[in-house]
Amino acid sequence: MSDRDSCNALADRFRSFSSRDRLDEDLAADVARILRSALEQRGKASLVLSGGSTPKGFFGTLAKEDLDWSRVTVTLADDRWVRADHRDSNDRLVRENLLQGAAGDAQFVSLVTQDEHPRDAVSEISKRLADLGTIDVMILGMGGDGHFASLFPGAENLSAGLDLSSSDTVIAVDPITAPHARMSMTLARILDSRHLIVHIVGEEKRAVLERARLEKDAATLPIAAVLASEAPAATVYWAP
Ligand SMILES: O=C(O)[C@H](O)[C@@H](O)[C@H](O)[C@H](O)COP(=O)(O)O
Repeated sequence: MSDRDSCNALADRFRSFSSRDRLDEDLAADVARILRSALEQRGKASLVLSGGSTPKGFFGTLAKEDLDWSRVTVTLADDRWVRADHRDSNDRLVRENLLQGAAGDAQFVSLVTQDEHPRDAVSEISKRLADLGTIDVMILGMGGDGHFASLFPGAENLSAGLDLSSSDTVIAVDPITAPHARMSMTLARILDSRHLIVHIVGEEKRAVLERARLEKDAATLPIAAVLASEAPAATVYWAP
């Protein structure tokens, strides 16, 4: 691939929107199109989401899309180890903003159990995700520290979470830069996806993403490991 082609390829992989609302509308339409195509081709579809504050508008817009949600499995790339009614729960965020109306028929798989710590639930959550197979749409967010899912810089087992040869589906993470213990998919599980999307907003995160792309050091900016993936290659959806 020539330098010009690689620049064009990179440009194609970075979709910039004039507003967060426009991003949410286009992302919801793109994801719905992929899910409908998966339903036609394979009779089922899978969607893995990230939590945090960024995706709330996207979830609400996607919930309005007309498709056979009853054949769509929805789960999370990670969740905080809190009760499902806690304000910081990604499970709650998805249930309250996406799984409404027709989208309420989706098959939701929670990453949280009643166990005291996520390390005690890795086996159970791995079983829950055992039949997921190659994911149709994987949507990642990114923190200002370059984390994605709950693979945080400085976390004791970050290297295990980023190990591309790992056969683990999820790992328990005790972040040092964020609250709550977490259950997180591993990078190896995340990359077994047909469509890989990074959804971020704001100038600060755009600068962090660009730094990660240039420095290529996943230990300090874990998102660099996602950007390094060529199959699947991540498409970034960004708005100011
Ligand atoms: O549980 C989580 O926190 C998310 O899955 C995480 O990976 C999120 O995508 C980033 O932290 C960005 O969060 P914001 O959108 O709140 O900045």
